[in-house]
Amino acid sequence: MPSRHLLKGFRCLKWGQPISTHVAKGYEWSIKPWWGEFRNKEHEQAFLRQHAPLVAGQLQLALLVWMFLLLIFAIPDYLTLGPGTDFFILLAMRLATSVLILALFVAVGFKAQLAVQGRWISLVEVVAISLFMLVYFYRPDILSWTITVTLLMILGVIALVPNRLKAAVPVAFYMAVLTALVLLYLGSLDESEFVGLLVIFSLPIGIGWAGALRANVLQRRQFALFQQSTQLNAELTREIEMRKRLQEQLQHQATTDALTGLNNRHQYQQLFARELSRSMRLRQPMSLGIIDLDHFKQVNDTWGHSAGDEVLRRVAQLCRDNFRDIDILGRLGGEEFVVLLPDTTQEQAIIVAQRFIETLANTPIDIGTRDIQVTATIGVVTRQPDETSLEGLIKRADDALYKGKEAGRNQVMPG
Ligand SMILES: Nc1nc2c(ncn2[C@@H]2O[C@H](COP(=O)(O)OP(=O)(O)OP(=O)(O)O)[C@@H](O)[C@H]2O)c(=O)[nH]1
Repeated sequence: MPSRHLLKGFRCLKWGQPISTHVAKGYEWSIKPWWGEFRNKEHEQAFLRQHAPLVAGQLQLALLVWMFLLLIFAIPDYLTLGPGTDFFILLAMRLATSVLILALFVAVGFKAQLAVQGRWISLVEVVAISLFMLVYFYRPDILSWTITVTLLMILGVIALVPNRLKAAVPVAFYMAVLTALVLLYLGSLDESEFVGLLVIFSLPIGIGWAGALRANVLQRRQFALFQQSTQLNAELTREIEMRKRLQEQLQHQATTDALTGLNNRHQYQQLFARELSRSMRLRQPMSLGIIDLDHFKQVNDTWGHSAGDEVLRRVAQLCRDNFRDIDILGRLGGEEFVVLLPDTTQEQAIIVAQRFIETLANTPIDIGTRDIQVTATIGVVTRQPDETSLEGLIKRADDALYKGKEAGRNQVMPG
């Protein structure tokens, strides 16, 4: 049965449900409200593992765009600064950052898991951002442009570079504060403008955070729903299989004799009735034999009841081995078995029964401590053309069996 908590968790993960209600209950699949990650570490790892190839692709694209923009701005640098030291310092910064970006690009290509670990991306970002500050030093002429680019970079760090929020948000803050401090240091800002710039920079951080958080939560809810429905399906499949097995067991118990595994009275009566009507309809012969072990009481008395049980099991198996698949075997009770032989004349039935008697008499039965020999008497009858009653048939076979016992046992007696 799917657990109560699982079902509850499943219900609470509906689309559009506020994060807070989902989180408040502390369900297995709950999501951290600020970072949009699963509280459960194993679930988070499973999510990241599954998404790693996709995230790696997105990251590689973001890195390429980043590198392209970084390098393309070397052209305006050159046009403004000319081939002087300032230009080469900025170019060195652009190239060094590009190498770093390229290294991450290649590493992620080899190992997609790096893309979801966060710290490598953050490290490259922190180094690149620190180096980028050189632009403020060497290109004060484009201060407003650079601030705009920084704003976009702050947004990009959170919203465009696929990184975990927990890693991306501190990097964005680092960039905002460092930029404001550099500008304050360079004298481009006074204290109030410094505070104003921090406020302005906090806007893309907030917007990026909110957007990325929403995407994170939606992705994880989808993942959780999928996982839970997979889990539910697996549980249901297991449950169905278990019920099927149970049903088969019950069916087996209801139709077979517990000791010998042969058809029990209820079952063989049904099968016999079907066979009887088929025999009448098609006017085919049909014979029936009752097999009764001789002096079975002595077996019990001499070797014990469990040895007697073992003999009954072995004889049942011998019946299964010796009669045809279409013959229907049952345990009549005690040490008596019954066999119905479809499409079999009296002569054929006597031959078959005789063969069984001989096989049994010549088969030593292992009762654990030793081998013993048992014999049986069989009363055999064949349905008369006008005979329609099963009870009548069994009664006649029983009478024949009785005669066989009287006549000395270990023989086939036709009735
Ligand atoms: N071990 C064992 N014995 C059983 C079972 N059912 C019946 N019996 C025994 O089978 C014996 C049948 O004895 P009787 O009816 O006197 O028949 P018999 O000794 O075989 O003698 P004949 O049939 O006349 O040759 C009894 O001792 C029963 O207790 C069973 O399930 N297990």
